[in-house]
Amino acid sequence: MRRISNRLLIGTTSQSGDPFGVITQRLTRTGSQVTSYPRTDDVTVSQENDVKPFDALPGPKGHRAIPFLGTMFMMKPFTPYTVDTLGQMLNNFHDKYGPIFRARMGRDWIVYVERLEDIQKCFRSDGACPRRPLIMLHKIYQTRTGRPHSLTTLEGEAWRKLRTPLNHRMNRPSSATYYLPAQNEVADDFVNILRDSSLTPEQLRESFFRFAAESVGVVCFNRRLGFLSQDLQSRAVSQKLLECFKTNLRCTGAAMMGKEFKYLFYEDAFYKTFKKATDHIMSYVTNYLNEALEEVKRRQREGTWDENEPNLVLSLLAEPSLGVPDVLAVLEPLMTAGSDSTASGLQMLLYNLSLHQDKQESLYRELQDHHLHQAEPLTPTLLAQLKYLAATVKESLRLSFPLPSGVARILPVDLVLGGYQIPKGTTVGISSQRTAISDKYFREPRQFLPERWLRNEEGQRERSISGFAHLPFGFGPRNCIGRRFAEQEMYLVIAKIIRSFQVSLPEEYKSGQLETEFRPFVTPKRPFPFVFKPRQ
Ligand code: HEM
Repeated sequence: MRRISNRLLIGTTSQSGDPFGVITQRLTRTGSQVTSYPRTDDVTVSQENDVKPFDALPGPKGHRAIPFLGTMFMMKPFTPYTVDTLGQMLNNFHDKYGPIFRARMGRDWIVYVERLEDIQKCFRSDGACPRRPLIMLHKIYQTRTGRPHSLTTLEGEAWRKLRTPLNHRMNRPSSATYYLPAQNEVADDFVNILRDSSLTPEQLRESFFRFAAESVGVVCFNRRLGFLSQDLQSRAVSQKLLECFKTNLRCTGAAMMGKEFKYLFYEDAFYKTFKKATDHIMSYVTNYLNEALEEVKRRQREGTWDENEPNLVLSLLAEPSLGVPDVLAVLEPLMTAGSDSTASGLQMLLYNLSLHQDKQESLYRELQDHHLHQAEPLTPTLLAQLKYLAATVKESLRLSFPLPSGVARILPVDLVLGGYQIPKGTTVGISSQRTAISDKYFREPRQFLPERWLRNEEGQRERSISGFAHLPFGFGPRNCIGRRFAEQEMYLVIAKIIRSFQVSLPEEYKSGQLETEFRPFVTPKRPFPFVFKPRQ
């Protein structure tokens, strides 16, 4: 083994090196919470001379390796797997073929890796403009309708041009806290809805979605969208928009998982459904943006415009280089990516807290210790002190990993991974869903133990954890741009829910496997019948 720093790890690898404990942690203040990121400048690797060719990679072979058809042969009725159990299929392939294998996914191979050393190499080879498989359905829609391409459909310099103005607006410590007052209100409205014990599980599930959409809506459009409104008229207006978001997401998930592909060649019924819903979203939000643009112009006319305006949408609209369609192209993916993800993450978190009443009580005690009375708004200072709250969110994203197959990268250079030569242009699937529950990196990995993330007075965890073992928001310059917002939203609403209710699920949830599906984030197949019992 040799020690190197600050260098790209290309062409060196190890079959046996266990990187656990070697990658150290960097502490970064994100908004009000402390978040750990993998450190990339202090890594130990080993060398290997006999690099095997790409074709020697293990993985499903024979008819399962035929382009397009191969994927079909890996799924039902030929195997027990479906698109919804893709994560399980990949886990079983790792068990069978080892820490690196290739599988035919559609036309191309995807190489899956689960060793931290290989994961780091992929991310470190990324460069300034990382590539991952694009959301083709969105790209095709934008091309066919002549709309500008967005964050999820651009690559290279064009992507960087769009992402850069967002980075400094969404990744600064104050970016999310600016929205705290508005998101406090949204969370309070949601908690009030949960007081209605007559809600069916399906209505409850929809309320989570409404909450997440409303919460990201105040960021994207600088106004309440009415998803949580009790007023019948506002509710009717928002209902149509909500249905369109759901259709857009359902279609996106189906296309991403390969359930639908004819839209690639012509405008089939699936594509038309997606287009109708997306056109509606676009026209709706264009109206919101035009209203916001009027406000910018008014302030500019009146001389009250502040060059350092902290509001995301207003400041984007004031950029002379961006027209309303460009701003729409920036904000629309934030809205769609930001609603389903957080709604699913929240439900999985409440599921974990319901199954672990002792952890729920620890969280409640922390809230009590900080004198969080029912109606009090949560401030940045208070949120920063709620360490157990942050730990429960992190632990739930670990145990109930939000993406069935982690994130992916298209390699910009040839790499040696796991002892195999992987050519430039290959898609590599980062099996973070595996590392997150591996006993190599986590003590009792199948247990819900928020305590594992807490630090003692010396800043140490009970066992050091590599940041590369837990990447629910991806990594590097193309990581999740909404991370600060998602975390803040979850902290806020979970604190408010747990201080108001004891949350539980029927006994049967304690035993038995939870069936999940992807929309495209992991979500339960059957809506959870949560019981919210008001606390005294
Ligand atoms: C629990 C909630 C969330 C999870 C688990 C999550 C996860 C992810 C992941 C894994 C990626 C890919 C990162 C990579 O390739 O390295 C991503 C990208 C993205 N996320 Fe999130 N996300 C969440 C919430 C949000 C929110 C609230 C927003 C919007 C405010 C958002 C907007 C986006 C966008 C626009 C991208 C694409 C970024 C780009 O390609 O430049 N996400 N997210």
